[in-house]
Amino acid sequence: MMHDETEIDEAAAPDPRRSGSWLQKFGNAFRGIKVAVRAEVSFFVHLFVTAIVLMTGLQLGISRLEWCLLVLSIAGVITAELCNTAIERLARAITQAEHQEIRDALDIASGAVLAASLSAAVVGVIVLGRPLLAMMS
Ligand SMILES: Nc1ncnc2c1ncn2[C@@H]1O[C@H](COP(=O)(O)OP(=O)(O)OP(=O)(O)O)[C@@H](O)[C@H]1O
Repeated sequence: MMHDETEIDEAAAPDPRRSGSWLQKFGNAFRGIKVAVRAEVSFFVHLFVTAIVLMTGLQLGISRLEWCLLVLSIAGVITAELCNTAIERLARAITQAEHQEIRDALDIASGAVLAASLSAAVVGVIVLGRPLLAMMS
């Protein structure tokens, strides 16, 4: 009898689009974060800056509200970078050819990362700048 590889593959790897449980949904989401972090060097830059900001916040003993502002800013940058990476993947899957609308979509997604990063930098300077200067002087 012929060996049907398609049937065996489907049984071994269930279709992820049919995943229904919350556990599977979380699993897919964490897998997405892992894929993006591994694929994009810029995530290491974001994580490095995040670590420095968190250590500085701990050192300076900032308030609860200031922690909230820093965490929201960091989350905004990481969220924008995840969306940007997802759009890049989709664009590559759709076509390798030059396309004006794909260019626009990719540039808009990069613009989202830039906007989130600039506003996070402003929040970081406002929250950490003065106490950091006071500590150093
Ligand atoms: N298929 C395409 N058609 C038209 N323009 C494209 C296309 N692919 C990429 N570009 C242009 O090239 C730029 C860089 O695209 P690319 O996906 O290589 O990003 P990247 O430089 O790897 O960015 P990142 O560092 O965020 O991964 C895009 O912002 C867009 O302007």
